[in-house]
Amino acid sequence: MATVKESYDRAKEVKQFEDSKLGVKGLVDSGITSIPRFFVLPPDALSGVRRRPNQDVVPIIDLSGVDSDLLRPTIVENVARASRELGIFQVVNHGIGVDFLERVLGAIGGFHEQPPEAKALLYRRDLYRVSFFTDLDIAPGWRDTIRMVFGLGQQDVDEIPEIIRNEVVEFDQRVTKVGEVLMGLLCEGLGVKTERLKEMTFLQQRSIFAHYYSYCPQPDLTLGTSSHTDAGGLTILFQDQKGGLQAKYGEDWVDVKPVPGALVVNIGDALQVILYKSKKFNRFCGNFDLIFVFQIVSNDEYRSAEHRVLANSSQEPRISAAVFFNPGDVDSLYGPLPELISTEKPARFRQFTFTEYRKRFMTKDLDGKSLVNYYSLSE
Ligand SMILES: O=C(O)CCC(=O)C(=O)O
Ligand SMILES: [Fe+2]
Repeated sequence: MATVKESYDRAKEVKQFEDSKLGVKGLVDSGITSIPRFFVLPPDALSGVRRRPNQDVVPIIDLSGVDSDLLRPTIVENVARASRELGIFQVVNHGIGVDFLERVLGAIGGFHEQPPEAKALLYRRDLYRVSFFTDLDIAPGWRDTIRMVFGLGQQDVDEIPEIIRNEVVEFDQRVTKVGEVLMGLLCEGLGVKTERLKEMTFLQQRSIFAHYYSYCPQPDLTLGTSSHTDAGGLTILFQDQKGGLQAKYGEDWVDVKPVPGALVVNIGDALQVILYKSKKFNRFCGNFDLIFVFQIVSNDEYRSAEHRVLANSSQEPRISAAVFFNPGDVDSLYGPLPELISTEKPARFRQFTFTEYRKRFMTKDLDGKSLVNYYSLSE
């Protein structure tokens, strides 16, 4: 049990770290050889960290035939199967060239490797501004992140640091096209019309999280990103070739192994797991406009994948860029698609608007239930 003194010390150390605005890279550059205590994770969060996981479970799906009447049904089937069984898969031949993707990661590296003063100006957690921070709450870990919003609620583009601006703006545009293709495939996999998710505004708001995983001197004591599911509907991520991203598969962790030019796709439903785990939505996730429940929309057909990133034990940084797709319309009713409900498959969740949902969470008006149980119709 943590004593009052210990938790006080933790708070103090965290505050010092936050006030420094240096992020993890700042700590590493200062020459530390052990990690601050508040980065040390409990043993159950580190399960299997030293084991060599299975490399070949997460499917790699070739999208090159999406426009072919002959090939599309097989692609739909592959995407739907991966989304039902794992909630995570990789896609190749998605239309974005590897040279461009590598340029994006290069620019992100350039941002994080600037002098500390340049980044400190952006050290904050503001959902409507560009923010640079180290996540110590939702999926804490040994990494720094710069986050930007695109589409509805977007910050002024000029606020994005020039060193990454052109690259991330184009990355957003090109990944959104891939997102549209994938949402179409996911709809067809559910047997609903291709544009269904698009019409429900699920392409209208995107957040980009550009991560930088510095060398960690004690990689067995922490993670780069703790286990979580994503707080967006669908996530599309480009990772470099260093490795470390893992997905939960049954009781095991499996590698999402780097494949040159491949994009990693996650079904996000985050909501449930994050709420159960951290029992809080903090300032970072407190904006419910940014959350939608893909699992609810698919009536539990598709599942979100629990995933994590190992702490980086090599001197070279690991860099990744994730695009989270969120609904633009927060006042419409969300719930299982009516087309998916039948007497054999009754609705598992009831409908809600995101505005109502946020209010309910903020005022804790939940009849003593967790938010997810509140909307669940089972039991
Ligand atoms: O860096 C990665 O590979 C994963 C990051 C991630 O899971 C996230 O941003 O939600
Ligand atoms: Fe994630």
